[in-house]
Amino acid sequence: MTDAKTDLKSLLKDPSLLETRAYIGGQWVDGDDGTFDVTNPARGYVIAQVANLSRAQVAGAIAQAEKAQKDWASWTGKERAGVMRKWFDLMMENQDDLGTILTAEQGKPLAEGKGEIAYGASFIEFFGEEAKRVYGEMIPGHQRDKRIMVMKQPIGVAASITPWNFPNAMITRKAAPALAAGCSFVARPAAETPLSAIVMGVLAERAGIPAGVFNVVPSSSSSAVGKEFCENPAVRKLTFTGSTEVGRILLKQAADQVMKCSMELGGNAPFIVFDDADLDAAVEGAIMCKFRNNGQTCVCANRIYVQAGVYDEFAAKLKDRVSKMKVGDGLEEGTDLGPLINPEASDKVREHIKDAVDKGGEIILGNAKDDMGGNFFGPTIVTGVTQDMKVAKEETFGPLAPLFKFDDVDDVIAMANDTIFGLASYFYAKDLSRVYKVAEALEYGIVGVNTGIISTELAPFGGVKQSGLGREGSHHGIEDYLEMKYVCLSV
Ligand SMILES: NC(=O)C1=CN([C@@H]2O[C@H](COP(=O)(O)OP(=O)(O)OC[C@H]3O[C@@H](n4cnc5c(N)ncnc54)[C@H](OP(=O)(O)O)[C@@H]3O)[C@@H](O)[C@H]2O)C=CC1
Ligand SMILES: O=C(O)[C@H](O)CS(=O)(=O)O
Repeated sequence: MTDAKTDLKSLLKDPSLLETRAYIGGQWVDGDDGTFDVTNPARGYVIAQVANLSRAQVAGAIAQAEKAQKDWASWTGKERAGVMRKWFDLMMENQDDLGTILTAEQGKPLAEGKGEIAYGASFIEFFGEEAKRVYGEMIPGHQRDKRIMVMKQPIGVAASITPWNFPNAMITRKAAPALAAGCSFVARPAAETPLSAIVMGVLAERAGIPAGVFNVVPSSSSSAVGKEFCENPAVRKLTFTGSTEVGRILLKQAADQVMKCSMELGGNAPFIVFDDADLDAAVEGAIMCKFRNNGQTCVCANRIYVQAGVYDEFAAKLKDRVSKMKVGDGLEEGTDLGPLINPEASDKVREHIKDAVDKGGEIILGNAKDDMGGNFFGPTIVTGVTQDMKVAKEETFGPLAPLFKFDDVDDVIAMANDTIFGLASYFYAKDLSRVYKVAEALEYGIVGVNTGIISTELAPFGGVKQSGLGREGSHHGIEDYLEMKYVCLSV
């Protein structure tokens, strides 16, 4: 591949959207540590070389954010909503280009890439509107001459660390409530997918978001940035999406400053099909849930439990549908499943398949070696899966659909809850009392009933147990960026 950066630019209607520098204090900045490569996971070629910021430059970005925040907070909610609306409009006007950039660096099929842009934009639209509704409270006084006023104020500078699987939406889901609340924001995108974050800086500038309010700090050293975010006293809020393992590290680091943290961490979602379910709907739901972003989603079905009476029929229907899915380059027409992000991701899927087969599972679609080449991995279905297999405990993060068989409702609830994680869960059933019983018993922050897709800006997204802290989306999402102040008035 010769000049791959030019290649990606040539696919864009507006090539100036492909920016590779950092965006700090309204300026476009080169990295003191040179550049790092961004590769296309489908073909392996370098699509861009992005500014590699030093820790000192990240500290500089935090200082710029701190400088800008007070003035931004003094804007009325309606004024902030106005520029956020422009930011949203620009995203939607450039949806095709933003989707192309996202697919080029992340790999998901272009339709999904564009879908993520619309999903990401929805947070900016929603929270922009919400900026007008940050209501305080008057509480009856505790003495005759006292009035209790509760005001809500922005926390200050918020910093984010986000993963490669949703390079746009994981940033907007954090930046939008932060900006709406009157916080300023410093975003550190995953090193695999920085271009989708940087383009948000391009659009923030075009929308008229004041300099320093939204900053993007690409860096190949996530640990150095993580330390700066946690140790710099100007940062008052850390928001993270990624693995539980890294979440634990960040929580420990943030403890010294008693920093407020939001954590969207790993999942191990059960997807349960009861014998009274609409099986065709359950198959469609399982496909959407399992194979979104080729299984690289923390709310993806990780364990599919099917009641004994419908197990064989469900397996046959699922196999029939999944065998028709086309694996390929996300930028090519007709691709249903893109590549995995890197070779380690393929290794993990392979390891889970091998472990399941070694312990008695049977592959009914795909193969244990998977020899498609590169980061491509064919969708695989394994039957006869049991609780002692790795896939029952760990997030596969890939296109493996493991089918567990169960008989009893209480047993499947116990199996579904037998995990340190508690993000998303799903089940298909018709009986109303069963629906209530199971929805209440599942120890998860999210339960999808007769649906495999639960993501929307209108709902509170987040997990219990070791899947995280806090909620993103909905009117609750802005609370994580607000402090409550109680003012005691003697009148
Ligand atoms: N909840 C979710 O949405 C996600 C869950 N996962 C789970 O995690 C597994 C591993 O994926 P992976 O991408 O490695 O997830 P990580 O948790 O390792 O990475 C998520 C983000 O954290 C950064 N990071 C990594 N280590 C540190 C650190 N010490 N300090 C600060 N930031 C850090 C990464 O940067 P960089 O990549 O540049 O190192 C990335 O931006 C997946 O297989 C999946 O099971 C992964 C992604 C998203
Ligand atoms: O919004 C979503 O659907 C997810 O947040 C993406 S992930 O965090 O579950 O991977």
